[in-house]
Amino acid sequence: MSRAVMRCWSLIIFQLMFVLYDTVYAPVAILVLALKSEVSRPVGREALLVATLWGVIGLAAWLAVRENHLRCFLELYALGVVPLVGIVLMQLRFVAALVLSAGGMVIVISVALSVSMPYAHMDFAIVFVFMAFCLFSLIASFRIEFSARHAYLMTSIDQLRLQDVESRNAELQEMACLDPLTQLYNRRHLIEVLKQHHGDAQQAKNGVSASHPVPPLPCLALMMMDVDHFKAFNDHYGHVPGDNCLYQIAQALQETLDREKGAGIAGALEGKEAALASVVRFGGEEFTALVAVRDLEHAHSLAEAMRYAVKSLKLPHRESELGVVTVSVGLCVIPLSRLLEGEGMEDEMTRDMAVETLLSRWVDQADKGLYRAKRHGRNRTCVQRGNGHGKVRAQASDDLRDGLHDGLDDERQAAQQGERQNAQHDEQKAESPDHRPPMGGAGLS
Ligand SMILES: Nc1nc2c(ncn2[C@@H]2O[C@H](COP(=O)(O)OP(=O)(O)OP(=O)(O)O)[C@@H](O)[C@H]2O)c(=O)[nH]1
Repeated sequence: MSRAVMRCWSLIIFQLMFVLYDTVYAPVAILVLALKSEVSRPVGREALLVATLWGVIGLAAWLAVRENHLRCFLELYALGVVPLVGIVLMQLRFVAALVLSAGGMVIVISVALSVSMPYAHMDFAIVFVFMAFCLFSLIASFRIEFSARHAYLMTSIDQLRLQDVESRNAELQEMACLDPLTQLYNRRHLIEVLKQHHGDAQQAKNGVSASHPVPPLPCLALMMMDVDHFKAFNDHYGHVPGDNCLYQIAQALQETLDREKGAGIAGALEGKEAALASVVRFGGEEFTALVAVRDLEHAHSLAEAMRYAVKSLKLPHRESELGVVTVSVGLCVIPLSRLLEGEGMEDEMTRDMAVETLLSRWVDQADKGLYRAKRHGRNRTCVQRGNGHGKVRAQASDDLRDGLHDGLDDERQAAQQGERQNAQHDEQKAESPDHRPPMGGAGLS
């Protein structure tokens, strides 16, 4: 075969190779790049990308070696675009970019060393241009990755700080609502509980929803419980035993309420209502409970169970009629619907203030019951009826309507005696009925 024919064939093959390179390998490479997102692991995706780009560089280099033609060598100048596309456009991570560049360099240097170029120093120029592309691409990759990592780090730090602040806030809020001596909530908690009952009442008014599949109990009971003759207890036994006595009373009251929530004499409280029912230390030697109830009798049973629990502690009290520490209870029961009076106040602040005012009014009402319990000889529960009880009042038994007492003969006797003894003490207190700070934000401890 003549040299001319050989040359002609060679040119045809060469052209075919380029056709193959441009029409086969390039679409295959594009397809591989498109499919790389199907590979789940990032390392796998990067390995696929690096291998494909090495293939592109390798094929171009092989064509140049095979044909040893000027046009092929000129193509080698542009090979630096391949790592540039991979590193900057496809955003290979720095380590993968380094591997791609190193592999590419090995291929290009091998070509430069293995063939004799038509011009002097052309091999150096090809290697140098490729190296420059790789270097700039690597610098770009490093800077992009650095700023991405920095931004990620800053965001993570901000998130951690936010979580920390949120958990501290929650802790502080919890601490602000907890009484350190008894570990009960303080009266700030009462407002929160009443707001939640307000939410329930609103839901009930709007109809039973998926989040509240059962309607809430129709009434709320507010119980004010005050330790009898506690000043005398302090004076006789001392302040530290007085603190210990308050702690034990607090535990007994909370345990009783917890028990009643489960399967008490008045029937179980369920779900959210049980979660909301808790005893709070209202201040000094006074405790309060705000509980959802069915009716007045239900409320009275709970109040009596708590009063009895304190008496059953049998904490000695020389100045008390029964010789043990007792509490008096003032009780008022409010229909849940009363919480919605004055509705239409859209903004939260006005609504919260209204809830606080209502609570303050109900506390005063229960306090009147407590005052009566004290006057009638202590260690008893007295119901204080207010205006608008409606259904609740209708459900009250005669006994309850007349001012409730525990009905135990021995206690009644002691109470009558106690009433006489304490008449003087009560009158002194009656002269200063505002011995308690007002409810609401400013007055809360
Ligand atoms: N140890 C102790 N005593 C307290 C605490 N808070 C209030 N007290 C005392 O509780 C007493 C309450 O006295 P009073 O309000 O006169 O009432 P009382 O003696 O219990 O009489 P009645 O309530 O009418 O039965 C005061 O002597 C207060 O000092 C406390 O945290 N610890």
